[in-house]
Amino acid sequence: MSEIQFTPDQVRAIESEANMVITACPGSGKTSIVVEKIIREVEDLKPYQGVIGITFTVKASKELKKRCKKNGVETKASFFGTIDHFCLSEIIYPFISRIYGAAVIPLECKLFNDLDEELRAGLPDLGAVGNELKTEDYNLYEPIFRKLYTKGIIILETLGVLSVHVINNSSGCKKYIKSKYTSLYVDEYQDSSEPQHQLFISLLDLGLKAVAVGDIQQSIYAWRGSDPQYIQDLIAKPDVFEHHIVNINHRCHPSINNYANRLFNDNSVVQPTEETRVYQRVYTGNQLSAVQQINVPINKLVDDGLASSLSEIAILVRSNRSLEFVKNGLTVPFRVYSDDPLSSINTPTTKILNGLLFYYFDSTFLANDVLEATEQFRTLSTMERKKISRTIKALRDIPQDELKDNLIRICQALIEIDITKVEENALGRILDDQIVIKQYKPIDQNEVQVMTLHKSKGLEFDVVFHLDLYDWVFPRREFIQGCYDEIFSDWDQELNLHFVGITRAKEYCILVSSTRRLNSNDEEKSGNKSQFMTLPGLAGLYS
Ligand SMILES: Nc1ncnc2c1ncn2[C@@H]1O[C@H](COP(=O)(O)OP(=O)(O)OP(=O)(O)O)[C@@H](O)[C@H]1O
Repeated sequence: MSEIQFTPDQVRAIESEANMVITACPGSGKTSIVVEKIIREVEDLKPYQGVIGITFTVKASKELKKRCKKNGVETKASFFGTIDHFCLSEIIYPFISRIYGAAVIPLECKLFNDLDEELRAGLPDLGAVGNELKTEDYNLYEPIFRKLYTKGIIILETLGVLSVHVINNSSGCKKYIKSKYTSLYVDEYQDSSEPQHQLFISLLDLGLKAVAVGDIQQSIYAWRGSDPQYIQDLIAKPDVFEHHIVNINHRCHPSINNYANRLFNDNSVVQPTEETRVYQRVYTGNQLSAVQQINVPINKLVDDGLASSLSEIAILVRSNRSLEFVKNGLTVPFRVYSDDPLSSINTPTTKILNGLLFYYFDSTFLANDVLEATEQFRTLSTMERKKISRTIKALRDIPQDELKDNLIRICQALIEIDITKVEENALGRILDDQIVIKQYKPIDQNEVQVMTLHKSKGLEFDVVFHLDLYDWVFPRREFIQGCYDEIFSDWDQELNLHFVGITRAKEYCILVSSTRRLNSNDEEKSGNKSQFMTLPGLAGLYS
């Protein structure tokens, strides 16, 4: 049993066995609801059965799995992972041969950008934002998908459309999914793409109970093909889906919650509170000076016991460029979550190297986690799994100064792909940079956590410093010669992102701007406050 005293709304969502959409505000315990539903459901399942738990990130799926297994619960044959992982390991690898014929060589999943020019022929640039495929595109490109398949290649960006085609056309796949899984839980549904939405519907049509969880106001990935319309489509079918609304924010101090809600609605009702814990601070100087000045309140927050440790303080920024100001200006110990050189290359080799680095530096990371990542790119027999598991475990005995060559050797043994010079250089840059290496180690209580707003999704901290709140920067404004109107590039999605940032704070939220601002050409401009700070409904809700 959980220690949480669930609210009546939460209890209704937990106890109903219907298909449902749960829309929940930040901090309303949607993960807690999903965990409780899964725990109750798996109890009655046979050992070969389970549920499907889909999350947005690998980090979130580990968290979900861990919480479901708490108190010795046996999750049986359940699947916990990202949608890409599910498509590959449960649909494409085992069943695409039923549609395309037996594969002559082992299948490998590759990013579009890693394909040679000739293999990309006839396809749109799938590596570019805005070119995401929809299920209706399948027929047009099927001959190319088949040709690539004969060469052992599946393109990562096509996993959704391929999976929908396989599940709808392979009776073997349908039978397998139906006999193994009883339910499907999808988190962060507001960030689903069209193929992911169609896959959800296909699984529902097979008879699985379907549960979608999300928050339209936390939709922050529309720029790469996600669309909050898909969760709205589910809500619009009350005959199929019960709609449960869970809207008590258990995380944020009422004053933070009041401020966040007024971003969208000038008249939203404010909860009574004796204290205002949202602050707007305009520091003197540019972004770097602002960071230098916030060292003082950070130390004071810990000294005064307002944050339980430095790691309970987060500094959130709009862009990777701003991370540099933070790195150069902070004197308190900190850890930056940035796109490290390996992640930005994003190939099978770099994904495995990433997993191996986590395994080496973080004792809570399991060899099985690296094994699961390997299986995204290769099918493994039971014997191969055992051998690979031993190879991974041997990594922890290797001294740090011998790490690079050994990581390369093990990575090649796992996925049987030679490392490129670019990948090797990126690995070298990580191992030479103490700030980047920290990302692979467990959280240190004595370090402030620094990251972009996008990376803060799903996390919570005692105190949040939200930087970059300047006119022109956040929300981004278009510069049009001779035009003096304020034209914003993507007001709605950026407001959602601002909302996500503010609602990461449990106790205090400090919104930061400064009198000067360095632009992308390093020219110093005057720093005016962001339009987000001067919205009409916010008056009186901050100090
Ligand atoms: N009924 C409850 N009473 C008290 N605390 C609760 C209750 N339900 C959940 N919580 C707590 O509230 C916090 C937020 O929960 P959780 O992270 O599950 O929210 P979420 O909806 O997934 O948040 P977000 O969408 O903002 O990431 C957690 O610390 C959780 O333990």
